[in-house]
Amino acid sequence: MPLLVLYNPVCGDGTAQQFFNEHVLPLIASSGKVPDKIAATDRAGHSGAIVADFLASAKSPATVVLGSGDGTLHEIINVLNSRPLGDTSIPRVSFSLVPCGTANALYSSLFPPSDDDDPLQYKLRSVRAFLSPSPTTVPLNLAITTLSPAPTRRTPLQSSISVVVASTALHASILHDSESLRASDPSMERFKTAALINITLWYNATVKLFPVQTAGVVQLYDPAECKFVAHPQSTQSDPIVDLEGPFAYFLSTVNVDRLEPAFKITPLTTRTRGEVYLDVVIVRPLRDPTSAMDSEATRHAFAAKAGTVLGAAYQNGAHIALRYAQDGSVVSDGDGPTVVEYIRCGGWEWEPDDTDNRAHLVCADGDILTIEQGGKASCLATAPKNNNAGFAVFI
Ligand SMILES: Nc1ncnc2c1ncn2[C@@H]1O[C@H](COP(=O)(O)OP(=O)(O)OP(=O)(O)O)[C@@H](O)[C@H]1O
Repeated sequence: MPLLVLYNPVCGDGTAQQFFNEHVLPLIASSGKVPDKIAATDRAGHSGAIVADFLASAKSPATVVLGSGDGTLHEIINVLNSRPLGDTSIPRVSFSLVPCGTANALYSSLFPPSDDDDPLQYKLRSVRAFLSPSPTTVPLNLAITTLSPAPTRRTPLQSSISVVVASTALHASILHDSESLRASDPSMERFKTAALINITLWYNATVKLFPVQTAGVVQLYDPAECKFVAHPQSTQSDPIVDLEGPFAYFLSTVNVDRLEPAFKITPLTTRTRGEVYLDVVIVRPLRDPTSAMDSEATRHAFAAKAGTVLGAAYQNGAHIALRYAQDGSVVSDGDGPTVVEYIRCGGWEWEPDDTDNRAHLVCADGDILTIEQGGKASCLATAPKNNNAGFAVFI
């Protein structure tokens, strides 16, 4: 099978080239495999062109050993889905991932880290899986986000394909602002800095949730039962759920249970073959029994609770069981309303209030898109058509 080795020399702490020269290339060579091409990206957006050109000449399923973070993988998948490769559909691309990025959400979800890991060997697990005598891959599902304009406008639809996350509200605002902090702070701390800037904001929008195809309904996590159950508003005959804002947090994932090694935001996402869904974490501040109305004071008071939710996501995903006590405090027991609505669905639609500019931001794997005035965003989960199409990762 054609083999491309590709890395992004500027991702993460900028050590991908050294890591490939010292570890990845010697390991591949020791297996007897010879890459057809070894390349480094030389600009943003370059990775997609390199892989597309490689596939156009290979004309068959290919393996890409990729040293990057999630953003470079996102770029490749989006370019491959937007470029016709001759008359044939894109052959399957199987990635052997080397986590050289900042957050490496997909890698750390597929290879959950443990304290006993040797850091060097941990980074080589997907390469070793590819080189093993009987390699195993897991197909990647995709979340396709489409931005549509106001019904009266003729602007073309804009879309972006995620393999990790599609979000609005606080997460999209954090990613929007953290990008401008990247030059001064390349570490994950920049996400926390951006979170502090945005945590008091609420986002006005209306949302529709669409059913998981195999279940026929939208599902809601019930912490008392420790499982997903049918959402009370979703039945087989009328499965779509409508939600009113304001929202503090609205984030969906595909393929991953975490966005950083320790930040398990959708902790129950598993890579079960054949199941196609988005796990969505929603925080609506007016579920708090003490948030009677949206005011500056209520938002500031609620910011500490939003912080508690995000902090609990770092405690092995404990946020999905948090509830409100009668006095509005956030607790991990009792039978008050859950702070988080943890949803499993086939897709969602987000229609921002026209007057709320920040609610128009959408994040797709770190790419920031802006919904036009009067427009909306919709996101749908999809799976590869068959074993010869789409994308997979060696695990
Ligand atoms: N040679 C290059 N020079 C400048 N930018 C590049 C180059 N190659 C790729 N890029 C850009 O670098 C960006 C960041 O890459 P990537 O997302 O893989 O790493 P990261 O942000 O450090 O990690 P993560 O996404 O896991 O947090 C990508 O959006 C890509 O467009």
